[in-house]
Amino acid sequence: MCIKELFSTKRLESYEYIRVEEMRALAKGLYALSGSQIMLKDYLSDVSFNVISRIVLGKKYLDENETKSSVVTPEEFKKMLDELFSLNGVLNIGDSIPSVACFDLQGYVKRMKSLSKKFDRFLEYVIDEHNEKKNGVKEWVAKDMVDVLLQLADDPNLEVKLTRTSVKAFTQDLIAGGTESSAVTVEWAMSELLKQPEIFKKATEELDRVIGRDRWVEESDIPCLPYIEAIVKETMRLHPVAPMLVPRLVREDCKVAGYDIVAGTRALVSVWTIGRDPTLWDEPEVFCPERFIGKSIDIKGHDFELLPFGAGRRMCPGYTLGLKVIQSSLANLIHGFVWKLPEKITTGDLNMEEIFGLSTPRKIPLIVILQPRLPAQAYFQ
Ligand code: HEM
Repeated sequence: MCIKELFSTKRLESYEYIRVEEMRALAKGLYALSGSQIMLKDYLSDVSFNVISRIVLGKKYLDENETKSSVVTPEEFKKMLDELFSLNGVLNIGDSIPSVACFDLQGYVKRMKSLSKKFDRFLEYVIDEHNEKKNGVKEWVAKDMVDVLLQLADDPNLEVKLTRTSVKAFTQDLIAGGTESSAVTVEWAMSELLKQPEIFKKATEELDRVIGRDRWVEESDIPCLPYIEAIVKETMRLHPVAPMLVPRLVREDCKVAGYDIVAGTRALVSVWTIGRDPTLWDEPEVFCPERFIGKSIDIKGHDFELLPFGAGRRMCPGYTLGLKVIQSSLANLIHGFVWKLPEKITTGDLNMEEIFGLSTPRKIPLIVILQPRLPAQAYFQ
């Protein structure tokens, strides 16, 4: 369903204008802040949330003007998302020691239940709104992903019936899976580039050579930018967004590397460790995009030494969309701006610690100063 309906090439292409509009809005916003210190992640998160929100829900939910009549304010919704990401990454004692689960010692279950009610109210509203637009319209065409899911839910021939609850759950997963991941990756990529000016220079040279200085990078340019693609792979090797993937349940007894694993065991795959394994990578701690140049290693779940989107049936369904957002926003940020660290912070001082949880964002958000690099009119297109 994901491959054929939600993330088909045709559908993703039809949303390209959304990604372009949001990227241009980011460039314009950053242009206005030229010379001031900014916390990069705030801007990246807003862009990726706006893109996902428009593609999945049909409009921006963090925009006052577009959510006037909605059940939540943009501030409340932002808080709900923060709480969702935070609770997804916690270690709940009751999961490991079932005998104490009923006491909810850390209060996480109570918080999850309260959040779940808020999300449910919001998702009910979204679905009602979509149904209202659809009802009675002849030759109605699905626009956003909720439309597609509701269309599938109406299909009597579907092998596994999609219920209203499944549509809500799927919608929530799409928002949660698609929002933070690209912002976290782009923030890490920029941090690595700022730490190694030589690599930054090579990336800029590639962009000047292929794109020139009078236009933005388009998605169709990406295959002509192998160094940018290599930077993205190298960032995902060292900073995979989901370091332990999604937990798996072992279905039958098996042996792995000489260890007996019994059916029912919860298995975690540490892609973080695989990405730093010295038997697989030369100098694994060094950020070196060149290691991917001329190599066929991809990140689509086939090459097991690099699995930032996972692999198999539970692999990330949104990987093509995620890659498009990461590659084009990274390329345009490098192309459109001269980057500097705040005074008194040298490349050597730049802290590269991460928070290790469900995802691995920077521990200390990246603060930068940007100056425009393209002609002024480019920022107002
Ligand atoms: C931008 C970079 C992204 C990264 C690095 C990423 C990474 C991942 C990873 C590692 C998983 C778990 C896969 C596994 O355990 O094998 C996952 C699952 C998932 N991702 Fe992504 N993702 C990204 C973007 C997106 C986007 C754009 C969407 C949707 C709009 C999305 C939706 C999902 C969903 C729904 C799941 C759960 C799939 C399941 O449990 O069956 N992701 N993602």
